[in-house]
Amino acid sequence: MAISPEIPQSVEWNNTKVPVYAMATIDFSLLLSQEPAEVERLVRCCQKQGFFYLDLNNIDGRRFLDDQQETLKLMHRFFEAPLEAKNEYGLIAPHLGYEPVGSRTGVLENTKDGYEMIKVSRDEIQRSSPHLPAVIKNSPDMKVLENAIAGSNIATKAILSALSTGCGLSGAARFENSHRNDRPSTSTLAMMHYIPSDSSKDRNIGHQKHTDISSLTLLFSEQWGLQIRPPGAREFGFVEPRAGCAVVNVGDSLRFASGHTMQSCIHRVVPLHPAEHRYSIAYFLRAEDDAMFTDSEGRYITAGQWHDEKFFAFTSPPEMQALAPASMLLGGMTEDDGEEVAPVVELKDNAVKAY
Ligand SMILES: O=C(O)CCC(=O)C(=O)O
Ligand SMILES: [Fe+2]
Repeated sequence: MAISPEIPQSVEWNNTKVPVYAMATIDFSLLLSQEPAEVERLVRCCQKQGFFYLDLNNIDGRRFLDDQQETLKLMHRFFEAPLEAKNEYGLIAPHLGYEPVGSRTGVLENTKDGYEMIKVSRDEIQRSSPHLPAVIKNSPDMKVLENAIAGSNIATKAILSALSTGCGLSGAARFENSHRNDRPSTSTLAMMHYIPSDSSKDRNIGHQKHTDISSLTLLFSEQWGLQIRPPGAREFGFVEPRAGCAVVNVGDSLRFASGHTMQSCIHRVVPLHPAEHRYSIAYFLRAEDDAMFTDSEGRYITAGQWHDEKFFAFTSPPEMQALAPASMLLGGMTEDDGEEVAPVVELKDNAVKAY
């Protein structure tokens, strides 16, 4: 658990100094036994910031780090395959299949995204013959995917359970009761490969700013690129990748299920090092399709409907996105609602104005 508290204050990106935000670290082992002080820190963190490091560098968590390494090997092999092999089934459903580079809007104006992605859902991996491109449909690969999905589900459910306890929820009101393992959901493992890109000249850049549809997102990346905009912060800042830690963020569904008391994290991905290939693994723990909540527009809708509508917005061109309710892409979060929550760090430098 020896994690250095030294975080660079800022890094240079696009000829500008961009802050690096400090984030709380939650210990997975302490959470597993629901230690009251850790549970309280977790709840406060989800209510104030909506993101944290999950320290997995302990006996309970290290298996998930091993799964991450195995998944990375599989990803390298998959993404090196020819496009036709990767795209064997295309995008079967929003939470299942392959999306080539440029399927969505990019992070800078007039750009498309700079990543390709393969998603394998929790429901699909349990089928007798899951829809997986042949390059990764062999038993060792399927075991790697099963371990990664099952492990991520266990880790995020442990967090969800601690949050229920910390919020004083019991019985059917607990968050786990709208995330039951045997109910259909769009929970999925997304494996992403960002191609090298130079923001000054390329047209495929990063990942557009957004909040996640999910309840909780468990994100593994050893590389820089993720930026967050914490509540009250005036600009995006980088998240430092930390060995032994995943980054967890609250998504829209948990914000809604918590009566909008938790913060859905506004984030995006930019190419910090233009020549670098970046790999990230995100597990999206989502509510059961039939779970109901009040969304950012005040509508009482199912988790399935929120998923489908927001996915449509994600994949629409900017002029269509502009027609969606203003609160959709950001799950009702605003970018300058700094009154009640202080920024995580004091910001001094001018932001890169991407929007
Ligand atoms: O690649 C990353 O680090 C983040 C990806 C992300 O935000 C997403 O897929 O929702
Ligand atoms: Fe995201």
